[in-house]
Amino acid sequence: MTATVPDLIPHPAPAAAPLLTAEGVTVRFGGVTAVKNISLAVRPGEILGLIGPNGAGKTTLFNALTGFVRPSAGRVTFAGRDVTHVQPQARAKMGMARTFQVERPFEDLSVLENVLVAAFLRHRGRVAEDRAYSVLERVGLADRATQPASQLNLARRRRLELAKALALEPRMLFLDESIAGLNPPAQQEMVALIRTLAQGGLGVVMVEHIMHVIMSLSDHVICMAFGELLAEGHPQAVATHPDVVRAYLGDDHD
Ligand SMILES: Nc1ncnc2c1ncn2[C@@H]1O[C@H](COP(=O)(O)OP(=O)(O)OP(=O)(O)O)[C@@H](O)[C@H]1O
Repeated sequence: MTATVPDLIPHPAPAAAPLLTAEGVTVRFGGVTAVKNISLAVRPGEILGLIGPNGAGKTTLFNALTGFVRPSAGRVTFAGRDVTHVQPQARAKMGMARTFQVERPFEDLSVLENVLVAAFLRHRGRVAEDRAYSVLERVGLADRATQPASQLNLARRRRLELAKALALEPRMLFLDESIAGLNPPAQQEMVALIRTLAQGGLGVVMVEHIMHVIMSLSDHVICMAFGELLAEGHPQAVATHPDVVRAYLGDDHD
């Protein structure tokens, strides 16, 4: 009779199903193919960084994922549903929230009221107010709740932009250059905040030009150039990939 050998080798937990997928997404503007046949997957709690030189197609891909641009070909799914042709607002209600590169709060409304506008898409009355306030606490703006949005500095405007997205209670967050332009301490605070949100289970797609931010935050990086996938994988592997180095520095630096 053979003794049962205890299973001492830890098995990794099975990977969660992707929350967001893109399959062969292509976007053409007239004669320009801004995004060519890009596929990706983001799981809950995972941060995907999109990088690439100017004009690479990052924003266009980001807009195709969030519904602000219609793909010419390919498919986008969220939580197992085909959302390729779903409008941005309907996607937001489904749990896909985005921030904008140029933040655009209602300047005359208070910080809390700005977040309430988003919270009202999910809840009514007192519940919406409580949710909005707790989101402000989460992003460190609770002490500014009654201040007009117009009085916020850039770092706080970015936090307000994030708070508006979080008030939608998303499962997937799309961040369009949330960190560029901030001073180093504010960058660090934003990095810590985004990391905490992902650890809480949010999937994140971020377009960001600051390389060290992308490198430290992302679990997975996609580098594009001329609309195409140049390299993808672990941040360090992508950053040192010869094609990526060439795309950023130009062929003169070979
Ligand atoms: N609405 C549009 N109409 C026509 N061409 C467009 C449109 N939007 C983007 N493009 C073109 O698509 C290509 C990709 O642009 P996109 O803005 O997606 O790149 P990007 O990687 O986000 O660049 P950047 O880092 O400079 O923001 C560029 O050649 C751009 O000129």
